[in-house]
Amino acid sequence: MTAGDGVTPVGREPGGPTGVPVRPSGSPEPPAPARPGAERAVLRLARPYLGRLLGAGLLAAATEFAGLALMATATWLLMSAAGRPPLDRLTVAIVAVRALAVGRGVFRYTERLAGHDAVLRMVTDVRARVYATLAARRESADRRTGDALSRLVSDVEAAQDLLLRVLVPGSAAALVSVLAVGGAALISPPAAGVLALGLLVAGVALPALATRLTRRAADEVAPLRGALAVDAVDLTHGAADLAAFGATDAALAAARGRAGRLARLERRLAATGFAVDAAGVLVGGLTAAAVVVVALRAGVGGVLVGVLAVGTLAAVEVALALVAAARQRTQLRAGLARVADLLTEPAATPPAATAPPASGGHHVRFEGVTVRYRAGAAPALAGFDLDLPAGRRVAVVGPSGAGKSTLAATLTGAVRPAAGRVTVDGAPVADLPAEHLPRLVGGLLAEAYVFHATVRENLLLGRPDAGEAELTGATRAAGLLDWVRDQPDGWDTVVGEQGGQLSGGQRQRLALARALLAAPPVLVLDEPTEGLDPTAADAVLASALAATPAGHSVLLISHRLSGLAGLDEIVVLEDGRVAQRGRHDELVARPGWYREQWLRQEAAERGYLALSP
Ligand SMILES: Nc1ncnc2c1ncn2[C@@H]1O[C@H](COP(=O)(O)OP(=O)(O)OP(=O)(O)O)[C@@H](O)[C@H]1O
Repeated sequence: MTAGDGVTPVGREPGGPTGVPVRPSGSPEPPAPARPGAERAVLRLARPYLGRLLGAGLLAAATEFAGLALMATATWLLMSAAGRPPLDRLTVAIVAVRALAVGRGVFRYTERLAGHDAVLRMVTDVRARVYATLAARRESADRRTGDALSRLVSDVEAAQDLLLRVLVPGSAAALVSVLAVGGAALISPPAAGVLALGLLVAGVALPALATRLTRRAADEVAPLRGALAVDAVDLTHGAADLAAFGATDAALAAARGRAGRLARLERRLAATGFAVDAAGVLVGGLTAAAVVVVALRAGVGGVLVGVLAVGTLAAVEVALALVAAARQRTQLRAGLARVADLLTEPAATPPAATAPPASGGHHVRFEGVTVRYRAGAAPALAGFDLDLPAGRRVAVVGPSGAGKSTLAATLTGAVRPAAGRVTVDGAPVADLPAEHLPRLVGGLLAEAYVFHATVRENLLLGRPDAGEAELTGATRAAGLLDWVRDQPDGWDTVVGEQGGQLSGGQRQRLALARALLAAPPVLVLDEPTEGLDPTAADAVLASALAATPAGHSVLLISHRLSGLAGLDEIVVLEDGRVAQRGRHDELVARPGWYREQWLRQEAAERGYLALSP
């Protein structure tokens, strides 16, 4: 998928109370449209395990058949034994009952083993594909942790259930039903005809009825579960903000509304299921009675009539597995459609045996790069060109929403251009092996994440083999060294979840130190001094640039214009387009956004400094 495909946001509707984007209760997401080829798309991934699945299907059929034969043989044995025949006439049946009872358990066990083995292997593939697609769609607007989690967990389980609870038991039930009719025909063909009719009602008509009755409600269940997972994430992560805006009750009410709707739907599904199951039992009883009547009329002997009656009850019960399979299939439709939508990415291929990038400088080019997050929306970046040879330092500035972070994201491969290309040494970023790109391009990206770990562990993420001197150098350049030295635990100070035990400025400095420690040949610094006061911001930017090795290039993204005088080029972005470009002195001398902003920032910061103690 490209960024230009346009993405429908999942699960958000603006306009909750106090502006909190909660969906009003009672208006859940629309059900996922049934996707005609969804099952086929999922089943295609089962092909490599077809042999195992076929084995599991045959073992399931053998289990059911053993159960049916056990009932029939045991009935024959009991009824025959009542006539006190010589024991040797019963020996075969006694042995058969024992063998069938033991065999049934063995078949069931091996069927579960084979079926789960095949299905878990397939589900691993499905989950890997779904994960790959979700990861590749990072640029999309539907980046919802809860929804993604729901897709990875419950929807992928739909693929598992399709095989384990629909196809394997369903095909076994169909096969055993045919065998049961064949067996009955050996005793009485007219009775076998009645049995066939009963089995058709139990195995074809009732499943069709169950599907019809439950389809609509079932289609709503999977998206509702996804929405509830999203609610759980929002209510947990956003608890403090919801409370601060007095929106907790509204958000909880919306989530409760969806939970209530889900409970109602599930109750309805359960009630329908119960009614269909009851109808199944009735069909079993009626068929058995009809078989007995027809068999008696056909002159079948008493013991065999008993065998036919009990066998019929057992056979109809086997056929009723098709009702359960149909109901299950209906409930899986929406989940399968959502999974099938995510099976578009090719399977993860083993990394190509390409040589790792050389450690020296690298040449980056942006050529006519256009990024569009939503089809039909104005591009976030339009026809952007930039030459960034090794060692060059370029700043990209511009008003909020101009496309600066989008530009950085295209360079790190997080966003794919709809048109144009970004290359490193002539190779498009999209074609670079995933394990090589971070060795070429990286740094401090927008909203850098600080882990619930020690300062040292957070820093070593940038370069795991860094020594004490390198840690100290990077931390000093980011202006965090004094703070680290002041802490009782020094480098081993735990920073809390998302760096919650640090100030905003310290968090930013830690993230910057990590980027400087990693020192990729193409260093991206997205707002490295965000959250710092003007004096600290100037000092940190200067030391960060000074700490960057000479042959490494820098793409600095900044809304502050101070400290850019030493850079080779400054690009001014407005509405995704280049409005101005040049060095600081040239831009300050020309009328335009840069000059205006520079004068405004200078005046504001002079005022701030005059007021500072
Ligand atoms: N994931 C996204 N999905 C949809 N639209 C997006 C996404 N990210 C950014 N945009 C849109 O793209 C445009 C450019 O955003 P971008 O974050 O690149 O701007 P910016 O210049 O970095 O802004 P700021 O200085 O405020 O961080 C904006 O209009 C924004 O709404």
